Amino acid sequence: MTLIIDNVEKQFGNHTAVNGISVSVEKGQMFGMLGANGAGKTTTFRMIIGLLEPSNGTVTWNGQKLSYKYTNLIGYLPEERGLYPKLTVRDQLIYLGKLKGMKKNVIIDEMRLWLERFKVTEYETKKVEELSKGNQQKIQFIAAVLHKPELLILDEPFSGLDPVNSDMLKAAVRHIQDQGTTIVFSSHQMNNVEEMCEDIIMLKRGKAVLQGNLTEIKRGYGIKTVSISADYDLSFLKEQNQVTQYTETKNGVKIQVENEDAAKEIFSILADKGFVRKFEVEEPSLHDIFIDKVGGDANE
Ligand SMILES: Nc1ncnc2c1ncn2[C@@H]1O[C@H](COP(=O)(O)OP(=O)(O)OP(=O)(O)O)[C@@H](O)[C@H]1O
Repeated sequence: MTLIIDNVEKQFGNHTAVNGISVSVEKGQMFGMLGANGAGKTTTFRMIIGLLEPSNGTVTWNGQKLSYKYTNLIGYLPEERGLYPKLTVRDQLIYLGKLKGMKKNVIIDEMRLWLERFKVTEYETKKVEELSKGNQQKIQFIAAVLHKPELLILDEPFSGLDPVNSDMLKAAVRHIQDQGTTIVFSSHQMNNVEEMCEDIIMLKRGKAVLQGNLTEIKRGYGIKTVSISADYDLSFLKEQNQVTQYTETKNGVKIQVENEDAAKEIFSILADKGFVRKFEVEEPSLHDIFIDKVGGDANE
């Protein structure tokens, strides 16, 4: 089973929110969708689950067009969180589970497993409005996965969570992936994407600016960071043509160069000058790549 987004476009009036993106996600894969605010992530999600019609192109799951209303194949955690504040957690989940065609006793069994996993069993009979924002988010996540969907779409699942809850949710998402669910999620927290996804797409104003396997993207990316420490003054590196960025650190310097050849050249210059204590070439972080690719859009 595969999710295929084929040359999809979405226009709102004159504004093109999504501009010809194509993505294929294999069964059981965890796929990351990145982009600055307004880049088109939520619009793409809404097209995947059939809440919005593409202006052009198609989205299919296992060869079929999806419709959120009529299918229990999909689980969706929307960006705008919305539970009924006056309902208890239990009644809320029973209501939402029934909409997905589940029987009440199955809903209650599944709900209790999840409440235990999230260490919030005492909330079963509490009203949603009595829960903290982070705990409401856990309940909304449970609502999205209670019926064991084949395809799970998570729009900013980690936003607003403290590190403990964030780790708990990550473990839950991995658990669901281990059971064969295909997961697509968006996040502004690059470390989460780095930790969890093999493949990504990075959107800028509705267009894909980067796409593919994350390890390959990093390896082939035109930036290398080099950490250096030596027994002599390294400030001359600022003037070297190969060095595009120079920062002094506690233990030496960190420079950026464009590729491995440039790193080799710097190494031989340093070796000629004297003893090099440390010379470590690192792949760029996804954070560095995001800033490089999406740049000023991230602040819009
Ligand atoms: N219903 C709509 N009508 C008009 N314009 C819309 C509508 N929905 C989204 N847009 C516009 O489409 C663009 C993409 O929005 P979208 O919500 O998909 O971005 P996003 O990447 O999810 O952003 P964020 O990270 O802030 O959630 C934005 O310019 C937004 O203003």
